[in-house]
Amino acid sequence: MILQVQNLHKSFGGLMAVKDMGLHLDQGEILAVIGPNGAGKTTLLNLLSGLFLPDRGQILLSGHDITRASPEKRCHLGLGRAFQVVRPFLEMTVFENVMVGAMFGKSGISQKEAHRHTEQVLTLTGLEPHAHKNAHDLTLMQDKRLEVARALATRPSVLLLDEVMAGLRPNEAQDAVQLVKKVRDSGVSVLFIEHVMPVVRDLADRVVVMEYGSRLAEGPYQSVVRDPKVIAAYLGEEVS
Ligand SMILES: Nc1ncnc2c1ncn2[C@@H]1O[C@H](COP(=O)(O)OP(=O)(O)OP(=O)(O)O)[C@@H](O)[C@H]1O
Repeated sequence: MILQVQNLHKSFGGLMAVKDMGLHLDQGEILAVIGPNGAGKTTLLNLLSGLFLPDRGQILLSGHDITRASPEKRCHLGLGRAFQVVRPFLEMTVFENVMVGAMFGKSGISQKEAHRHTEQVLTLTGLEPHAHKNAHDLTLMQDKRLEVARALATRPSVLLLDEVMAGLRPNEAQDAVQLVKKVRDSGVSVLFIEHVMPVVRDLADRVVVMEYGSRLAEGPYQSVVRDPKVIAAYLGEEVS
């Protein structure tokens, strides 16, 4: 188990955004977190990456208690995150953007090592041909690749993906699915939030469904989408 969350609570004023939430991520696994709008998925990701601190509960990353660690500390311990809204350094090239992540990453590495690692990440994410383009000259799909590349540059053991497929056309989403599988095959465990069900079906080894800040259901995609609780709370009807 590379990531473990127990009894996590987070409220905003009187609103319990995350309530007694628990989940785990196994080594080499791709886990989807789905659920209706306002279910607490993004808050959960923010608690995992350290943007918010929980009111109570515990988060363990590779056995380290990171519940109250800073985002930087979590990054150094191997937690990477890619965002839905992509924010690269626009005046820098693709290569430079990834290099920044590589220099910042997990443990202190030399510039030469960071350079080599940047090249590897650009190859993995298919951005090699665009390495010397400015970040503001990229297409949406290339932007998403860069966002994933920047997160990978920090050498995470766990990658958190926040609706990275949003806005992609179906064929582009399939490319992104292949990219995330390649990332997993390179040794990174992945937890992702997603609303697009075909993406969840094609990508997730296991699915956790959230409702009202808590875990409503959990299991393989095909069993979760047939669960009457999940159909009532989220899907409205059974999906294939
Ligand atoms: N910073 C905040 N301050 C106050 N309330 C917040 C904050 N962040 C989230 N919330 C509230 O917490 C609840 C859970 O929101 P959250 O964004 O985590 O849900 P979600 O499952 O990610 O939804 P969506 O699928 O629409 O992105 C919502 O009621 C939301 O309004």
